[in-house]
Amino acid sequence: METGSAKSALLDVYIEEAGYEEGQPRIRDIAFQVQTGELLGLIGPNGAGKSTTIKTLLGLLKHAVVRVSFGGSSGRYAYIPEQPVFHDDLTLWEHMDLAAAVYGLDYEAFVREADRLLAQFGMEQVKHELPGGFSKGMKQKMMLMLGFLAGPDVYIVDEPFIGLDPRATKDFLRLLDEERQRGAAVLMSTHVLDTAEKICDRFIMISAGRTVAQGTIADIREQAGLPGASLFDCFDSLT
Ligand SMILES: Nc1ncnc2c1ncn2[C@@H]1O[C@H](COP(=O)(O)OP(=O)(O)OP(=O)(O)O)[C@@H](O)[C@H]1O
Repeated sequence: METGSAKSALLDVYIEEAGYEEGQPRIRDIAFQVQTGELLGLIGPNGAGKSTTIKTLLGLLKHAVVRVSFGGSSGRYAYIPEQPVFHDDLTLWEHMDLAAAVYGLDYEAFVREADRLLAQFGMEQVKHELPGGFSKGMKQKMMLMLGFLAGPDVYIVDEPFIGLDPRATKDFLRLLDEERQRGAAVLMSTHVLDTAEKICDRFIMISAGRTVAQGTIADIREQAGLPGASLFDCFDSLT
């Protein structure tokens, strides 16, 4: 049983309830911690409350009873949203420059890191273009690069795989792995369960706004009563 005392939790969340309108909670009793270097998968069917959970811990919902603490030396986190958000009149490079300024990065370090990310994601050719003309996957890559640029203690990633081609998926996973080795913690919501089963250390599975299972794949199998089953089969049975 992990108590969180041996390692320090970089993200500690307890949501008593949260919703969009007064007196209409959409999620209840959701609690989890993410330790340094760990990847926690947030999974559940459409409408289960994954995005609501993320919005709640980011402090974006007015009607929430929640306790969140970010650990780490900087207390800094990066949120990579499912729907790309960008300024129509700023180029990709200008977005990166703006993010670097917000994060207070040293200019030379920023240029080095930005160039590395652009090369990694094959986006150098379009760095001076406006993102409005980018494909869905290119917009997604832009959001990932802006997140990685921050070099935060905690990554909160909402469904990163939709729109990414296999190569970009691999590049993203490699960068995420490097960040975890550096000690960053990651909370990631996804429907791509075969990938999640391979890469996540632990899972929290929610359905209809409540936790239905939590733990390692072995714990989830036990909670589903399906020894040796895939994450997909456990998901199917539990939700
Ligand atoms: N902006 C909103 N206003 C009111 N209700 C909302 C809003 N966004 C989501 N909901 C409701 O909250 C519940 C949880 O939705 P949420 O978007 O968190 O699900 P999800 O697990 O992220 O689903 P998906 O996998 O489809 O993205 C649903 O009943 C949904 O209708």
